Amino acid sequence: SGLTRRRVYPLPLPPGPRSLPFLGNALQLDTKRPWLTYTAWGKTYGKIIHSRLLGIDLIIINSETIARELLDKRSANYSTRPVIRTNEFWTGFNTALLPYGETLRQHRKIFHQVLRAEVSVSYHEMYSRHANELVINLLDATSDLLQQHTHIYTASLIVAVTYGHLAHGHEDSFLTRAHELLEIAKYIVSPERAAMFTAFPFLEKLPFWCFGGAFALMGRSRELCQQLLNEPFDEVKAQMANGTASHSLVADFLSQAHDDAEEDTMKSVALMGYVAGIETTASILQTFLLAMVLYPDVQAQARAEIDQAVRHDKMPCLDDRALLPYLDAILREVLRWYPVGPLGVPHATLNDDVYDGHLIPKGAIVMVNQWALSRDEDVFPDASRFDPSRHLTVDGKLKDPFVNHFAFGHGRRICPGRWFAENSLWTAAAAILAVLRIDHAKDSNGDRIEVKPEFSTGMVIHPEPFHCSIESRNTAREGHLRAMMNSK
Ligand code: HEM
Repeated sequence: SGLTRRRVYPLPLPPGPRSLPFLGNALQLDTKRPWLTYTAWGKTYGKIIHSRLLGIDLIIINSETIARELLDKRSANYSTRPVIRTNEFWTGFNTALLPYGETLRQHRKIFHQVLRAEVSVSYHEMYSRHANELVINLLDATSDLLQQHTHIYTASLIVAVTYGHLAHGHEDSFLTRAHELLEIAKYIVSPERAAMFTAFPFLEKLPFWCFGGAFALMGRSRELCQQLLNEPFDEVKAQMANGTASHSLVADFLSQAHDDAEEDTMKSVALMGYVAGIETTASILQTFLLAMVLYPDVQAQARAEIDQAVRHDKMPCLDDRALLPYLDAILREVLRWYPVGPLGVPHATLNDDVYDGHLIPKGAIVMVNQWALSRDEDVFPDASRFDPSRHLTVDGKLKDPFVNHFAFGHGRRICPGRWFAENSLWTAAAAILAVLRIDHAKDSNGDRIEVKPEFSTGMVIHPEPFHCSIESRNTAREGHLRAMMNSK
């Protein structure tokens, strides 16, 4: 092959918590600086890094072209998942962890029924209602509450679309417990722990109690999973029986013919929407707000586009979308600028494969380094700059649909929630720009507080809290929103 082979020598480890420093060399999953993702003793083949440790092959792909060639075009071979013991407590319902096979096919079939493009868009009124609430909350909030408000937006929207109206106390209790489950999951399924099991498979033979505190949480998470899978679902079922159910994914599903196995799958799908959708969507909204502070020209251009296409006293809605390509380009750029899952979700191979003369063995873990894709200067010149125009043709049309973005993954495991994510993000961003002006905050001396883009680490990253000022730029639209909310 024409590819250059180069030995990768251990680099200094990036800073950050290292509970298992020696594994940093085996499987470096540093999401603070994901561009440093590497494996010591690995070899690079162009934009692929291949390492082998204790019989496990790890392939890291650093190019969108190669990711599409392997994971999209040869999807049949690249669509299973590595088995990781720490994930065991929720493999029963977590679509993202299922191996390729019949159960996954059933999950994805239901996802397709309830969340495909046409169905997702049919919830447009719910997106708008929640986006309007978000705008008012942001207007009345201080910048330390941005994270909280974006979370409330995504969490309450997902619950509303999935289950419709749950009794008030039930919804709060669902949200609190779902939050607890996510926090436990983030702790247990840390990259370091996953790396430990991947690197030392014999650990899987040890009983769970050997691992101390982390695994004490396993029991609690199993209990939470069972409650969250069943309680809201059973409530919608009861509402269906007495004719009070509102439009929702679960109600739509229950109104169609289905068997018990499909019902169990629907319960999983419903909970997965919450697990997979909240952090990702909320984080992207925070990154959007950050970009609006840092790039006022982009914000001004988006506002001008909205004001030209949408009446001065009306809120933009999904019907206006085709008239607002620049807004779409902004959202594509947000996904690229700081990919929310910088290392994606690992795939695994079912059989040996050869790419450009290089063997990718059966059972290899294959990771797409989205961070590297986003910083590929051949594709995105001056990649660290936030520039929506890179996604537009010279005559101002969007080059590629939002849902084809590499941030949603690849092949048969591509994110099935991408239309929901697209609609909820678009509606929120359009509502924010239609009513609000986001700017740098000022300190007590009236000097502007500088903002630097800084992000958390983790499987899903989000911007660290930042200062900004938010004010109304359109009193007609603001008044309209407040009146709508007061009339509820
Ligand atoms: C902007 C927000 C989102 C982003 C960036 C995102 C990204 C991703 C990515 C990268 C994957 C892994 C794809 C792969 O393995 O190649 C994934 C999988 C998945 N996502 Fe999303 N996601 C988002 C929102 C959502 C939402 C709202 C839902 C559900 C309502 C959802 C449900 C899922 C599920 C169930 C999977 C597992 C699919 C499988 O393993 O077959 N996601 N997502």
